[in-house]
Amino acid sequence: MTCTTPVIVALDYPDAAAALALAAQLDPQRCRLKVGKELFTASGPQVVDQLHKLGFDVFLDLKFHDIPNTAAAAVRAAAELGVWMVNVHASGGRRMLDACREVLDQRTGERPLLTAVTVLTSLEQEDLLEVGVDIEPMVQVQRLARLTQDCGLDGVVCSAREAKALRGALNDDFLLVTPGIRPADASADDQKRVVSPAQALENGSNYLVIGRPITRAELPAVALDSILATLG
Ligand SMILES: O=c1ccn([C@@H]2O[C@H](COP(=O)(O)O)[C@@H](O)[C@H]2O)c(=O)[nH]1
Repeated sequence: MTCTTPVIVALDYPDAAAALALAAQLDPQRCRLKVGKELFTASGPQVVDQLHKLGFDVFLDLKFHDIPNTAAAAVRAAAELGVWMVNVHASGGRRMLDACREVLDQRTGERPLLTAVTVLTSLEQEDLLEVGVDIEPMVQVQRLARLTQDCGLDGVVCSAREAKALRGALNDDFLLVTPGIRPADASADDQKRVVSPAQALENGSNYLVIGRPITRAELPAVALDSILATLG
């Protein structure tokens, strides 16, 4: 069954039981699921298997960032789990990105989409300055997105604030995966470059990654439905 919406729900939970309890309330045709560092570290690959058995596409969001050989081997291991999407950090550089793409090119049969994180949506200009990047997030995102496309990956993770500019500059089929999505009445939490779900789509996002506004809602399935209703 294929998912018909752009929403990816971030399952940021401390154990598999909590993640599976949330997944059981959701419909695999109405959202995909994201397994990140907390859940994967606590529960391992089994949780990915269990989510697959419930019928969900899984985005394995482990943001690999290492020397080319290590990052590529990790991407290969993720592909072997049968995930729908896996990601790395674009700041790992050209040789790391090339190695990760090549390892998937060598696979026969199903391969996951490979995306690269540009600038985390929790960062703003002052944060970049502190780590020696003396430019606006938008400029750094554009630079890393061009590099990612050049290396033949499927897309980038960025804020939907940058989506419009990227859409004009990159190939039409290059995917823009955007966390930092917040409905108008939701708390931004630790996110800085936030955009509403409808605005993100209008800006050209392909996939909206949404965690706490859904997972911390009293009725997560209802929260998802009301977000989907704003998307038209
Ligand atoms: O730049 C990035 C990359 C990844 N994320 C991840 O997305 C979700 C967002 O969760 P919310 O609760 O909706 O804030 C989370 O799992 C992050 O690890 C991101 O936020 N920004």
